[in-house]
Amino acid sequence: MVGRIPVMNVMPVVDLGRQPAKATVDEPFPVSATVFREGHDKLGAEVVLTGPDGRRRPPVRMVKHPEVPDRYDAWVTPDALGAWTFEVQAWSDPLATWEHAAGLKIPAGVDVELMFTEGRLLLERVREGLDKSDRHGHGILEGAIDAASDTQRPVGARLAALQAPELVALLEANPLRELVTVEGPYPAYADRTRALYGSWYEFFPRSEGATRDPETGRVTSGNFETAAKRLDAVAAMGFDVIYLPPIHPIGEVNRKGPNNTLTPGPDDTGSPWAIGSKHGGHDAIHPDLGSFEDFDAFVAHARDLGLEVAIDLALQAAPDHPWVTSHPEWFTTRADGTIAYAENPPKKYQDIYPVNFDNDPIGICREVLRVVRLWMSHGVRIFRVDNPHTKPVAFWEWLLKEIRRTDPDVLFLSEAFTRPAMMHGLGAIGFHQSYTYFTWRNAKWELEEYLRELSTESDHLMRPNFFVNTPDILHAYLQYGGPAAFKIRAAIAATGSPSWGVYAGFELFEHVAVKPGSEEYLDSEKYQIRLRDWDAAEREGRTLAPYLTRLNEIRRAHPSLQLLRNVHVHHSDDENILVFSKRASSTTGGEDDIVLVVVNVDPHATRETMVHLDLPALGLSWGDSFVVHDEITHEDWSWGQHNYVRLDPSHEPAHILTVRSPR
Ligand SMILES: O=P(O)(O)O[C@H]1O[C@H](CO)[C@@H](O[C@H]2O[C@H](CO)[C@@H](O)[C@H](O)[C@H]2O)[C@H](O)[C@H]1O
Repeated sequence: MVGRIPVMNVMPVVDLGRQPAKATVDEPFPVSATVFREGHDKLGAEVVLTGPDGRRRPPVRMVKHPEVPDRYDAWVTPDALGAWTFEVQAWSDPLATWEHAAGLKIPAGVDVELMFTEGRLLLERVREGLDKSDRHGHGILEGAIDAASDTQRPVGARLAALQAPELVALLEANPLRELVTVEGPYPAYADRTRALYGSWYEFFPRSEGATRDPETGRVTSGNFETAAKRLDAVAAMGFDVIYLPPIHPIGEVNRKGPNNTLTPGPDDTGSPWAIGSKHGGHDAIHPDLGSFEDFDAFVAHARDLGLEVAIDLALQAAPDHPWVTSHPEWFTTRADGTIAYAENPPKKYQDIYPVNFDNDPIGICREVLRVVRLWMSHGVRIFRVDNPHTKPVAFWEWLLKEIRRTDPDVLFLSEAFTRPAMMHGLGAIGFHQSYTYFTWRNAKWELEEYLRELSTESDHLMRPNFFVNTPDILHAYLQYGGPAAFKIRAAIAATGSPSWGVYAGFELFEHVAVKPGSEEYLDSEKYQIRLRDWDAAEREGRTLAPYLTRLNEIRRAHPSLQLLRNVHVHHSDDENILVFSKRASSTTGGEDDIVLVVVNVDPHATRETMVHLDLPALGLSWGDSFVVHDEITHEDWSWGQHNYVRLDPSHEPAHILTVRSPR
């Protein structure tokens, strides 16, 4: 039944409260509710969080939404990892009701003494509940009670005493609550920070340190030892996570050749996602990459550099995967005895069989759990899950809850590029992070809409990771936008989303597609080892690495860039100048951290325009002027509400501005 004070449409509530809303340790998240009541009496509302330790945190007062009638909001912050709940409490607020009525009636001479008497009685109730040791508070109350009772004083002075700011503040801190209604509790789960914030780098270990024999042209694969050497450069660029595509033996049956051809030569390496061969399956390492000891050394070196290793979890099998003979029932055999290959239309994956989770769910669950725990025991705490949307959602819910039960620090990134319902659903049932449509959002209006959507509409369901490219996605924007396009996309990804990612080669401006109209790289690393001369690129200045490094430095220095729910889009007069800001309150009582991003999304032309800032969204007042510091060029400018910008993409397509010294 509805409570005495109705509290409705509480958010964030996921799947009627059956799933926890997304939260992260130390990340404020908004709770909102529609709260209303009969008649004209006033009400109050607050949010109470209860931590995984069962302790209730101090209530946080909800405030009226500035535009939506009867909607109330509060920002709350979980301070520990684990399962939280929150509830909304609403109550009848006799003090606010009295203040409102007194403000109208007393000056109008209506019920004057009656109003003062009622006010005094309410203040006496507050006094009863006030801590005895709060001498200052008692002093304020006594003064107000005297004013309410003292009929010798002028009415105006008595009323002013009851409206004094220090009394109002005291009453706000010590409200009188009647008819208290509790709505909830609703669940939220606070994950560790890396679920929300991190800079990802993807490389194929077989390419890192690979060599080509100058005489025969034969390529020798890199391995964990040679790839570990590349980690130093990845860490130096400021990345936090190194993600490896599958590292398991690659099928020999139906192996793919270069450029996705179906006629490989004897030396062709095949796609790492075609998992399994006579050398083993998901619990084995490709013999060219090394042994488990080598993998452990790779993970240890990464850890020493401050990098976490993420590996791929691709639940599919090459035709020569051991599962196909040991568990043929895990696949769908057709009427003619064959097994259909996997597809993600229009893509065809002729080198893999999809697993049929309905044939032996218990056996498959047990095996996947064993595989995941095996890699966890080798130091892997992050899994990038390949195509989760082609497997049953209930399976993922079970797996992720099972892992969270024992190892709540283990994170799963969903690689589902599909319909919103599935992407949101996978986030709702437990995926910690999700790939997004970012690579396909290049126009200013698209980015504005998408930033708003991800930060305010789907934030309780999924956390985005803005990859600028992947081995599957080389967007036309990068193919034809020149080096400026790479800078633009990196600047937006690194500032627009707390998690962003780069697939190796991006910093070398790799941009040639296999054919016009395709998003596949020419000579894609998915099907062959790619040799890159990182040192020559650096020597000759043909690399974006310094820019990526700077972006990651800025991200680390500015807490506002480590949050998702704080994006605010501002207006500019040019259809190609995107403007948004991010703001984080100081946790130490200092100044807010405010970053303003202004980007020319047209990689081909200089754009100049006026930028119009919503100053209250930056915590400033209309009319304020302040200094902005460009974190890229280190220039300073004096800004206010309306500002001129000129961005030449061949020079610097983006201002990343920090707001200093508001005047
Ligand atoms: O289907 P998606 O676009 O989400 O891509 C992911 O999964 C694919 C299948 O695992 C994977 O595709 C690559 O591996 C396949 C199996 O070896 C191969 O047939 C495809 O040609 C190759 O692109 C893709 O890389 C991964 O991101």
